[in-house]
Amino acid sequence: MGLRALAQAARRKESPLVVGLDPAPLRFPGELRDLAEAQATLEFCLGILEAVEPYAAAVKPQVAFFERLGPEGMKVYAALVSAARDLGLPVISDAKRGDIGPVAAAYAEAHLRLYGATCVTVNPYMGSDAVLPFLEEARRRDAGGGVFALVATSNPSSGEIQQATDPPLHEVAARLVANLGQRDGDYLDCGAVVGATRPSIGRRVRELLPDALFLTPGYGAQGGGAPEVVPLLDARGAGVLVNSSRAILYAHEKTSTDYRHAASEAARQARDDLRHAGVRC
Ligand SMILES: O=C(O)c1cc(=O)[nH]c(=O)n1[C@@H]1O[C@H](COP(=O)(O)O)[C@@H](O)[C@H]1O
Repeated sequence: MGLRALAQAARRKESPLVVGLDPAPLRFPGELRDLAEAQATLEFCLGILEAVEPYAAAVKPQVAFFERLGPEGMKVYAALVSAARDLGLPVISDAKRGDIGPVAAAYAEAHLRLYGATCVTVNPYMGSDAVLPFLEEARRRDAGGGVFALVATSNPSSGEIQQATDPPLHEVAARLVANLGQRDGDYLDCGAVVGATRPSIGRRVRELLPDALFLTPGYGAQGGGAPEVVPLLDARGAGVLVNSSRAILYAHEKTSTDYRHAASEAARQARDDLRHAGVRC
């Protein structure tokens, strides 16, 4: 039901930080380089989960980095979803699925039911047919599942499509989220992905979605900082979860300390930075 589990975890931890798991073996520390990629990925991510658990509201595994390893990679993915949940960390499956009808329902069954993620990211470009099956699967679950639809993404070329029309597509997507989402506690059960890299667009999306929980990437490695997140807050000064992936996973490259220690410190600093700026969920 809704995104409640996620918001509750963020409040309990007093942290709006989501740590993204985007495991790229070429960036793993030397101690893991001799292992097969799937085994190295599992060990690296298990180390990260334990290291960041005190500071993270949730984790967001990027499914592509597990799919690229084939069936072994998906076993690793399943093990990590389970390990995160054992640590009390809700899991946002970053699958960005965008197909329709029964196909979308099959993806929803895989990610929300079989793998057991708490939430999943979806691409609403094909319209409500691409989002509703995920919401229906989430609404059937007692444990608290939910959906984040891409609305205004953080990547450099996002404007080529999302701002190419009048009204811009991020406004169209925001209205779709407002129409499809049902109120569940403080937020709609359909959240919105809104990047930190274009705060003026984020502010406009917030006007259209006063009751939505935002998942906000673009903080950290993509150049966004806490000041860029603040305009995305709702009228209560809340409503945003901020993702950081590479800046935390590969913090060891800058410090040359143990990767777990470096990730833990980077997560703590990101949480403090966001908290001091007043970002909360
Ligand atoms: O849905 C996402 O998480 C997402 C949306 C978006 O607009 N931009 C974006 O970078 N992401 C994801 O965020 C992760 C990158 O995070 P960083 O390494 O912190 O830049 C990748 O998994 C991206 O797919």
